[in-house]
Amino acid sequence: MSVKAKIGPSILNADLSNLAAESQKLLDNGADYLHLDVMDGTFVPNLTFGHPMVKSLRNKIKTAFFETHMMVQKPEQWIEPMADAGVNLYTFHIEPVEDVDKVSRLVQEAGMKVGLAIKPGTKVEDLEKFVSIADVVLVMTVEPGFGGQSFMADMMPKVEWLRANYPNLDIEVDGGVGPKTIECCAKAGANMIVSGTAVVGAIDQAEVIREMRDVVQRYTK
Ligand SMILES: O=C(CO)[C@@H](O)[C@H](O)COP(=O)(O)O
Ligand SMILES: [Fe+2]
Repeated sequence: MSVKAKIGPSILNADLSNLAAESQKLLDNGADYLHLDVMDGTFVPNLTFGHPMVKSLRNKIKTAFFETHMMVQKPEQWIEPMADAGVNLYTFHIEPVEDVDKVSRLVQEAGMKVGLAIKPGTKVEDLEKFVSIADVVLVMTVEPGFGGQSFMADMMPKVEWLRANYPNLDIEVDGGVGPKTIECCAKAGANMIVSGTAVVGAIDQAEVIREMRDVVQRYTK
C-alpha cells in the first residue's frame, strides 16, 4: 500500500461568519486539507454555501488544498465556478448523475482532481466501474446533510473491499469520524479522514488531528 494519511477537517459546524480565521486555525493546527461541504437543499435537506464563498475563502487562504464535497443534484453545473474559485478536488455524488465518466472528464478538463462519493445506501459495486477515473473515492459514514451525526460502522466493509482491490487508491471517509471511531476507519483501509465536530469543537485541535493521523499512519505503512 502506498497511500498517505491525511486529515481534512470539515468546516460545516464551524463559525461560518468567521470562516477564514476558523480555516486558518485548522491549518495551523495541522490539517492536511480543508473539506468544504456544499449542499443545495435538493440532493440533501440542508443548504450551506456555494462558489462565491469558496472563492472568498481562497482569496484569504492562498495555498491550502481545498476539497469541495458537492452534495448537489447537478454537480456538472458547478464545475467551472468551483474551478475558478480555486478548488483542487471536486468530489461529487454518483447517485444523481447519469453520466459519471463525462462529469469526471469535465472536472479534469477544468483542472481539478476527481472525487466520487457514495451515500450509505449505495453499493460499493456501483462505484467500482468508475474507480479508474477517480483520484479519490469517498465512502459516506453518515447520511449526507448534517454534521454531528453518529458514525455508521456498517459502512466499513465497503472501505475494506475497496482497499483490498485498490491498494493505492485514496479512500476517504466522512461523517461521525473522530478519535473514538478512527481506529475502525484506519483498520478498514481509509487514508483520507474527514472530521468535523470532533476537530472543530476540540479544545486542542492539534492534538486531535495528530492523534488521528498517527492511527491512520500505523495502518498505511
Ligand atoms: O458531508 C458531511 C455531512 O453531510 C460531513 O462532511 C460532515 O459535516 C462531517 O461532520 P462530522 O460528522 O464529522 O461532525
Ligand atoms: Fe462532507
